[in-house]
Amino acid sequence: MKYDLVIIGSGPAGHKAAIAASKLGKRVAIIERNFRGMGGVCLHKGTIPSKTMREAILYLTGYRHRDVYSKQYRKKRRITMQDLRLKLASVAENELDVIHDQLERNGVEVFIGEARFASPHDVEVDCETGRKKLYGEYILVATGTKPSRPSHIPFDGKTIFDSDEILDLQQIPRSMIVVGGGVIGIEYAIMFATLGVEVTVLDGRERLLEFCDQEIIDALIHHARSLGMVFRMGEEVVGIERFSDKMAAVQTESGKRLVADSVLYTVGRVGDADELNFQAAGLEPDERGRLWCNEEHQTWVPHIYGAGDIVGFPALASVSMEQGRRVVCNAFNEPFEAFDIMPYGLFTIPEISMIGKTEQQLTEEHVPYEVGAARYREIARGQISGDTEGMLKILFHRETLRILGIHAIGESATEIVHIGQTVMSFGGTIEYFRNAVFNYPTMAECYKVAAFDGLEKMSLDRLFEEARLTKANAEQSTEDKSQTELDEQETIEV
Ligand SMILES: Cc1cc2nc3c(=O)[nH]c(=O)nc-3n(C[C@H](O)[C@H](O)[C@H](O)COP(=O)(O)OP(=O)(O)OC[C@H]3O[C@@H](n4cnc5c(N)ncnc54)[C@H](O)[C@@H]3O)c2cc1C
Ligand SMILES: NC(=O)c1ccc[n+]([C@@H]2O[C@H](COP(=O)([O-])OP(=O)(O)OC[C@H]3O[C@@H](n4cnc5c(N)ncnc54)[C@H](O)[C@@H]3O)[C@@H](O)[C@H]2O)c1
Repeated sequence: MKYDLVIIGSGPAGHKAAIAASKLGKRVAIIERNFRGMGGVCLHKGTIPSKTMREAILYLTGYRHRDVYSKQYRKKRRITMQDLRLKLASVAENELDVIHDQLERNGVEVFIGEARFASPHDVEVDCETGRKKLYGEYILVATGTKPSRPSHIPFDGKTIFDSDEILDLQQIPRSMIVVGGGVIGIEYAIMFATLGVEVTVLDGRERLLEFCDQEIIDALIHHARSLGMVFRMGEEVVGIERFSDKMAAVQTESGKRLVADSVLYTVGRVGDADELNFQAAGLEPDERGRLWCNEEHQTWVPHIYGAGDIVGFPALASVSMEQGRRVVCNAFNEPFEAFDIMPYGLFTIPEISMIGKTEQQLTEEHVPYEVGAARYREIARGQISGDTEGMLKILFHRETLRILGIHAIGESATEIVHIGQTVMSFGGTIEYFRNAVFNYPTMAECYKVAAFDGLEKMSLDRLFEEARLTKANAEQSTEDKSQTELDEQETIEV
């Protein structure tokens, strides 16, 4: 069974690589543990279910309409976990159909079973029909990650659970401690707080989501606190104890003990590499199960590539897909072109999105920048859709006026960031947003309002500079004049 490309794992990286390679006329095999698991963590445990659940929460709590009707407005009074799961199965089912159809149409051969390396070119699969050995000219490891589950944490899937298990909870708890305020922890924490759960977030770091713009995170924390959420930062969790099916206590290194109905433990993810028998391929994962690879996604063994979460940062579905395409282009000598800036979308409530540098990074790098900001409350669409708390800011270079970063929080932030991404990718300046006409009323209008704000600051700055120069010139000529008078005086005296 000889293939041009054998792919292990059918998440975004593996799936997109398979399609890309088959479009080049290559013979491709993709291996996935189980048939219903096609689409990977992304489709079954991560991106898609969490975002579907978030949408259900926004709908059932009437979150988007609270400003229009009243703060007490709710589509449904008693929301259950069953309600939140209602759409998960149908969304996954439809996506699964799309993936199967695409693979079939493109002639990709699918093998269902656990894969392991037998040699650098051979991968064994334990299929229902027996063990198969696939030879790959090239091999792509795209096996993703699984939640980190240290042995001292007494997970039971009911009171103490990880981010995979949260989807299967039987009841919405009254209170929840979220250990780990990373992206996963914060997204789920705010979802449950929106449902009325008392949520406490614990994180060992001093600042939440450090890679985001601080002002945006401050706005998020402000909103989260209004929901009753508590943040305990700089707290290392050292242990968790379970008393019954309904109570657990979290112990911090500083000596605190916090008690709640439930604990979501989400302190990061580790590479799903245990079963792969990397040694047979001449590879070795790092201590977090991740696979090292170079910029072209080649491992130490040049015909074996790694893509998606197994290679680590940034561990996003969006980027994983692109990495899959890159692998195929590199292996089969096709040109690969891509923009090197990528957006981040955090599906918190309200959502956050960003591209480019933050104010903190620009300050650290001594880049002269200015900020143009727009508040959703000034935008007609913000009022119409009931989001008056959101904001968008454009960071741009003071001299070249080039866009350096876009940061947004609020309704549609993850969508509108792409407008800024396009302008930024093509080296545009903030003047583009002043000069362009946008549909009205839309959230995109934020760009125009922010551009006016930023350019207004620049013109004030220019006025100040002109005034400063005029004053300096005036002082200089007075000085020159007095000097001339002094010189004349001296000449007369001589
Ligand atoms: C809760 C959560 C929310 C997320 N939200 C977002 C989001 O909003 N936006 C975003 O961009 N990203 C998000 N992510 C990240 C995103 O899900 C991942 O970046 C993405 O799934 C990684 O894709 P991947 O191709 O590496 O493979 P994965 O999706 O991780 O899938 C890997 C597949 O490989 C299979 N596999 C593993 N080992 C073997 C083996 N030995 N044999 C056969 N098959 C094997 C697994 O069964 C799995 O199906 C989220 C993640 C989580 C956990
Ligand atoms: N919207 C999105 O794009 C999205 C959503 C979810 C997940 N993801 C991806 O999934 C990846 C994994 O996310 P994650 O949140 O699991 O990991 P993470 O590494 O981002 O966050 C883990 C957090 O846990 C904290 N922590 C670790 N040990 C601790 C301890 N003992 N006590 C207290 N705090 C502790 C860390 O300080 C960190 O803030 C992310 O890198 C992200 O790219 C993306």
